[in-house]
Amino acid sequence: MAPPHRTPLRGISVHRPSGPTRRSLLAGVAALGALGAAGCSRVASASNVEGGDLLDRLRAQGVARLGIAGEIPFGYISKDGELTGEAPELAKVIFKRLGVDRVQPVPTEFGSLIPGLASQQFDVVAAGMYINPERCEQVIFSDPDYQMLDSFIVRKGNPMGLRNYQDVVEKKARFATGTGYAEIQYAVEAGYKEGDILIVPDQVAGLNAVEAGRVDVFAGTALTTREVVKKSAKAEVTEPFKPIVDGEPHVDGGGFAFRPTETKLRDAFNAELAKLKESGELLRILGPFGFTEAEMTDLTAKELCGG
Ligand SMILES: CC1=N[C@H](C(=O)O)[C@@H](O)CN1
Repeated sequence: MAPPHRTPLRGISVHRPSGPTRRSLLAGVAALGALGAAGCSRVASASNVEGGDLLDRLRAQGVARLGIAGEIPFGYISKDGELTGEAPELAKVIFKRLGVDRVQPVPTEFGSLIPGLASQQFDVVAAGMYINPERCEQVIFSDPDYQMLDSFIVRKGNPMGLRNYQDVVEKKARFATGTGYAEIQYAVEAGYKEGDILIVPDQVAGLNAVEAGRVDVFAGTALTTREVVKKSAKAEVTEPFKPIVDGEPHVDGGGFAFRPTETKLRDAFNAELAKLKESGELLRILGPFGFTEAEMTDLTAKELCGG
């Protein structure tokens, strides 16, 4: 995988996707440092105690730190300053059942989530991250709590008729997506030159780029794009579609990421998640964020990691 670097693109500095390299780790730590994660230092020092089992330590502390990427509806801080979204709300329920009373947000960019997890900035990634083989080399995942398709943000009326990644390539559309997003790879698999992708910090920057005519299309999850265009008079969202992965139409599944050593915490988390799926409570927790029966899934992390 290509190391992260900055490449000038039509006069714009773009941040390329993060990889499992030391450079990306340091970039993530730097990004987190810049964010200043106020209020996290006390907990951070408590959980940085070496050795022991993380679940036991979280129980003793009474709080788990969640890495989020400010993405509605997956994980974000509400207008009232409250941590919410499908992943944090689910994490609240599961951690409580595991004996950890509180969760606390650590916001960062999506592309800094895995480096931030690796460098102990938080205990779990709770950002609805898609489970894929490349990420499974760096972290361990819970089973997915939802499945999802992609959509595009385009200008009103979809003037270039963009409905999937193949259209983007064939119609030579100017393409943007978010830092570290799986959608980068989907465009590349369709034949888009990676160096020509405009990488933006998040979906709001993506919407702005479409509205301002800097790009023709921004790709993200069907729910993210649908949410963010609600704020726009100039842009619309396309019908959800399956990206092509390894030559086949693909359905993504998103879950929670843990450091590779934290198998005990991941397994305990998974056991509670399975109970919530079984009882139907999962849909009741995710429903307020736009998830329906169609997003419920039997996919497993093992399948999505490539067996
Ligand atoms: C929830 C989410 N999933 C995708 C990913 O995992 O790469 C990206 O679209 C970023 N946001």
